[in-house]
Amino acid sequence: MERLFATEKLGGRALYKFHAITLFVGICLVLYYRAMHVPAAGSGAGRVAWIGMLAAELWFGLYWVITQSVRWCPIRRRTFKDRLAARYGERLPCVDIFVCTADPLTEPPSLTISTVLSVMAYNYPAEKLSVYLSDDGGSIFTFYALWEASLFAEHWLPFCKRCDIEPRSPAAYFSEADKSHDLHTSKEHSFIKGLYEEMIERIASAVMSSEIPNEIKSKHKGFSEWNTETTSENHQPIVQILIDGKDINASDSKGNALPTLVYMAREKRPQYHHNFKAGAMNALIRVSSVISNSPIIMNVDCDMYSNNCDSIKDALCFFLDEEMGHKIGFVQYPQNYYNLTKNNIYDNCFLVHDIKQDLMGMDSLGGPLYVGTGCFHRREILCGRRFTKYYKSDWDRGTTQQTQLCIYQTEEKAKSLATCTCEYNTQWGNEIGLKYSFSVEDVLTGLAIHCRGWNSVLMSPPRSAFMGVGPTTLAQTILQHKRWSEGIFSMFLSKYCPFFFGHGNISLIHQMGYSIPGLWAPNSLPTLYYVIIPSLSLLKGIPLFPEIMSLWIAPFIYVSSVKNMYSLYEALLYGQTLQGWWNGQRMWVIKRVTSYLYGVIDAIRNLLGLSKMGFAITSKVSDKDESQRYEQGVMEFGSFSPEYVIIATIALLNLLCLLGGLIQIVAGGRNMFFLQVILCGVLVIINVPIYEAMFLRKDRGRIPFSVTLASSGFVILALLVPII
Ligand SMILES: O=c1ccn([C@@H]2O[C@H](COP(=O)(O)OP(=O)(O)O[C@H]3O[C@H](CO)[C@@H](O)[C@H](O)[C@H]3O)[C@@H](O)[C@H]2O)c(=O)[nH]1
Ligand SMILES: [Mn+2]
Repeated sequence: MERLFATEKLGGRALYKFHAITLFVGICLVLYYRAMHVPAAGSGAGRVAWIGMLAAELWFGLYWVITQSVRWCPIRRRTFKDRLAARYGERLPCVDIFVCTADPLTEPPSLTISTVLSVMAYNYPAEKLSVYLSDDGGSIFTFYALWEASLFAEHWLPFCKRCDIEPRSPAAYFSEADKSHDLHTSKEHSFIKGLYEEMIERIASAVMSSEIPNEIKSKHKGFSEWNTETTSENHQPIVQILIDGKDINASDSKGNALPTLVYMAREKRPQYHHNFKAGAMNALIRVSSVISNSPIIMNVDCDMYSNNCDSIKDALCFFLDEEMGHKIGFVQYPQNYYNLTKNNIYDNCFLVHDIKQDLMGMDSLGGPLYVGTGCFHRREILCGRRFTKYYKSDWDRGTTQQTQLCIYQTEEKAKSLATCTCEYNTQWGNEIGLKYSFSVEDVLTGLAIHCRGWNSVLMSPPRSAFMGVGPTTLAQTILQHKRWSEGIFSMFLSKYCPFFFGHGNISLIHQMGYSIPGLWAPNSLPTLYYVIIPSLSLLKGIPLFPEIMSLWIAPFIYVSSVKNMYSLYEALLYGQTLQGWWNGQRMWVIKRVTSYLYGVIDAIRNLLGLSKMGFAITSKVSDKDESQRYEQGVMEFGSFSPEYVIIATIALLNLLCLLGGLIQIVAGGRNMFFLQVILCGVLVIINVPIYEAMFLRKDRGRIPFSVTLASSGFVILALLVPII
């Protein structure tokens, strides 16, 4: 039988492998030189600093070896949707879609409903689709917006399907249409656009006045769930079925069926821990089990709209494949962002290309990570099922289920599954559902699924399946990477360390793949060392690299230049600009000395029980000034923060060391400092935007004087540190 999907190896591997082997030799030579040339004790020649360099380079070398696991054999998947349609036709399985939102201020309801509408409009039989919104903010405005969306859907879905438009998020679609200045828009287009804008207007004015008109409230029983006492931290469970797909009266303006649409705000009480997004997802799994109980579950974050209306069918090509399908636990789509800029100021390209590349590499090792959004799971597997050879899916689940309950009874039953106590004394959050205990619930859950014997696949269609909002300020970027690196490193230090937990369950090379993000955080320490100590030693006249005439300088130059040239080559290959790549290098340093450093510290504090895990939501809104600077590629600082002090200290220190070092070299004519001057010089050039933000800029996003002052203090302290 013809397969439903194909697997291709990525080209250019021979060249890559050759380059990697030469790099490996280079790294070994560097380490050999370091180990053989440690200055004698008491010579005042920087023995300790030298050993530190050895340790840092040893770490970089080992980490580089780990990263090769995903570079060796990346693969790409292709699907055959026509075969799927021919073979399964009417027998396609039901699909449940979960959207998570948590805070109406950082995640505005209008953004959330655009995502909801985009997934309701999938090119898939509406009667087989159910969409659930989990609102951890428990906000009446989010509920109101969703209710508005349920009415707008009656016009939006037939419009999408008849005109076959993309993307199917109204916000994204209309803004793209506006940009392309298409004057030949149809009457229907203008009509729908009018409806959409009026709806957004009504939602905005309700949010602005923080009140929903009584006349609207009287139109749906759901509004009565809120009273003056309701807060986001303290309320009863709320489940409202806004569209019941089983009801024959539920149809759009053209008489076609509509997907089921459900609002859920699980119960919140101050005395019960809610386990953040994982808790919300688990509540959704239970609530949906009494409403639609579909065998396939897909989840997205509220800011990730569907950009490709065929994603469900693409994913099903894997699950329904006769030969391999029964082994596949989940299908992950890579993340993509619509607010990328060409100058890549916060290295959002890292989020797209680098992570996608790692995922493609892991695909051939047993499967990509679960990254928390844009992922299709089998319900049974999320509920803890192990892989066996005899596993067979029951795709008719959900479709044939004839519930005798009326809507009211279903809602009551669902509410009882969304209470704080219903997980008490159960395996939820452990063996069942998404796993709790780390802020990276996604990675941990994916690892557990792999360890239960399942594979996963990465599907990366030419037209991105999902588009989200990437961070647009430095603070957001630092925060996001802090949460990730802290979460994954905490996991690495726990019993879920891929090397222990995965031992005997997944291959060693797959374990290595998991350790790449797992060890992001500790990279901060050798990086900090490398951006401070060689520069300080330059100033103090202590050489830490081979001199220019020595042959030993060759491996150092080879490793650093080839590594960077290759990364530039890859960046250009993915359509980045030279400037964009350079900005990415700056963020590489900044992330390591701030986010990852905080990640290490917090992970260790967690380990010692000194602090509790948190989940800081990244904001999806920024003010006009900020977004303008983001578009122009100007870095955003603005207020005092310890992270900025670290960044500014390193920038100032390197500037000082470079100047001081150069003066001494010119005066003394020494030639042992070639590489130190280069390293320090590169750091200074890379930090030019930081100096600008400190001394030249006048806008609100500049580095405040307090940061400059504090960092000057730290520079003076650093200069006092003796290099021994
Ligand atoms: O208590 C909470 C906190 C967050 N969320 C939702 O979780 C999602 C992700 O939060 P966000 O602040 O946007 O984090 P990101 O850094 O963008 O998220 C990435 O990293 C997370 C793990 O750290 C994954 O869960 C996400 O899927 C992945 O996109 C959002 O939809 C939130 O609404 C909740 O539902 N409840
Ligand atoms: Mn997000």
